[in-house]
Amino acid sequence: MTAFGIATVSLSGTLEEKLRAAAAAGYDGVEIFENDLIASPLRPRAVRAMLDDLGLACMLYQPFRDFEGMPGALRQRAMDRAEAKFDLMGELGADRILVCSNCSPAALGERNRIVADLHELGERAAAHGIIVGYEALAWGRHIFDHRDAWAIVEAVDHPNIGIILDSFHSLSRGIASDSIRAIPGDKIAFVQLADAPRLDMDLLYWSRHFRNFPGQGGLPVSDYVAEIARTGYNGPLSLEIFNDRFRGWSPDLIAADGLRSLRHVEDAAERLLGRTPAVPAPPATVRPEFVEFAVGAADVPALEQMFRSIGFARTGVHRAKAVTRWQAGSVNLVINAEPAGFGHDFAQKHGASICAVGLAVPDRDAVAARATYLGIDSVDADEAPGNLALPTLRGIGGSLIYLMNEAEISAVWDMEFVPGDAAVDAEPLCIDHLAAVVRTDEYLSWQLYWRSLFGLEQSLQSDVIDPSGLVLSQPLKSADGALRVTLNASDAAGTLSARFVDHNVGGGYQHIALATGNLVDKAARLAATGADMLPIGDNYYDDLAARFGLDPATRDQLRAAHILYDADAQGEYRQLYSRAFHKRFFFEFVERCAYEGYGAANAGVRLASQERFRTAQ
Ligand SMILES: O=C(O)c1ccc(O)c(O)c1
Ligand SMILES: [Mg+2]
Repeated sequence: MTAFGIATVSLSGTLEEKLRAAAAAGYDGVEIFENDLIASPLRPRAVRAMLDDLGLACMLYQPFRDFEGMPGALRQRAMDRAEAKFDLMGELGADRILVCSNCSPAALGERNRIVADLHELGERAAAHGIIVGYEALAWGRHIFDHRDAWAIVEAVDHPNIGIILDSFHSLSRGIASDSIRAIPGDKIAFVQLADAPRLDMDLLYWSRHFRNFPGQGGLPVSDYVAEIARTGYNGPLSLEIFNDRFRGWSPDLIAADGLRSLRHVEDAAERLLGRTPAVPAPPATVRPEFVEFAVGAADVPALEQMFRSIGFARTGVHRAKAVTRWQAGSVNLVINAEPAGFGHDFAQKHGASICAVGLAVPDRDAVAARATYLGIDSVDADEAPGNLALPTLRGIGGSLIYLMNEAEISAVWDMEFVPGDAAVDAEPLCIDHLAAVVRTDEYLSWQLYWRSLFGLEQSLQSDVIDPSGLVLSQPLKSADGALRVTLNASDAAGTLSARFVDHNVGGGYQHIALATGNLVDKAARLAATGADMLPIGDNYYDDLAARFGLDPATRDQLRAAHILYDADAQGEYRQLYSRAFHKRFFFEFVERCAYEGYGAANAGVRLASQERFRTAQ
């Protein structure tokens, strides 16, 4: 079993709080980041005692900076500094130290000097029973590539000197991970893992502010881990994250996410190596089967009226509960107006809102087992609504995810519901995506949740301009596109996203996008049934015609129907929004023709239009 660690720099709080959070989350050990120790009132021996109490190993002491290749008297200073740290490590009970490649302008790049310095350091370390790991910082002055660091460590050829691999430094520079095959596993002194969003910026700034957990960013960390596993390395995998958000968020939540991320990345690496881990893989397919709304009884008529106006019929009435089933095409919506139980509590807490999503998978028990492995909470069956014995997971903002086997779906509906009215709108309609809004602090958490459990893939994040501030929008989708989720988050208090989180008392699903084969036709039917749609101003259509060279008739048709339009290299996208229900959730209708995005180019116009209803009744 691989030991998992986390560097104290990854977590917020005092050193004690960081250690407690790491222990509570279940890590095997920590890397003590020197600044955390220096700032702590605890002496090294007291830290050692605390680690012992918490059952945490001290896996690494770090960083030791600006060591190799120092000229003149600075060389001796560097050796003296190292001796002081070796003594400290004795008290701390740490047997491994990270020496990062020199960034000092004074550093000499002369290879023989670097090799000789590290050799001498190895001798000194040996006298203390310490292993030194040499790490190439991506912005090191002379050494900034793990291949060069390895060439040096190989030349040093000292049993107490190894290499430290840090995925950020290697992957941020685009160094091919198969270069790790040149390194024997027993010369890898330690492994640090970090992911990061793909941003085109200075490496040091990117590293110090934007690192995140594997499965939250866009670097190929699983391949990196797989290559390390090939070498035979059997030491710890440890997270080292410098992230502005992590520094300001709960260390317990961050620590728990980190462990989920390590489990996820190790599992993914095993699969890349063709091994079969005991934990089930992410499901081969996943798609939304239903969306459940929790409302108080007083809101039911208005919500039913909204559902009818957008083409849904009440096709089922629950056999025992104040719960109804609404259908249009293959889409199922459920209204839960029970006077007690989960739906009731949810509506009390969050107001009228989406309280659950039912997802169809080939093997629900396999997904539930994977969720358990990833530390994702399940809900006891007796807490869950209905008497369905379906695995139920805790999801966004306390909402639930029901897992259903594809094979059992119709039986579940028949068992629970008495058939009601016939469906009215016979068109093929399906759920295109679920759009959630989450707190910015939880934005990365939710990405990890969906990616690690369901294997969703990340597309490019968009910056969306709401009239009141910036909104980040991260799309995720399953391999076949059948499940698409967008996560939105905003720090600016006045944006629609931020107001949603306020009114909803936490994150939740803000809108459901329904895909139709012909949006112009759908718009005509929506107009006929009196659906309350979001108007879009004329300026948008003039620009659209100019940008895409639309003929006047097409432009006028889109304008009359308030349809937004976008196109990418693959295809076209049309969008139409409903007004919100009680200023809360709303629907989007889309026509997706081979197009891969979500109309990000239109989001600013849509949000500006929604903003105009902010104070309107
Ligand atoms: O940003 C740094 O200086 C720094 C220090 C130590 C590390 O292990 C690292 O990866 C980066
Ligand atoms: Mg590092």
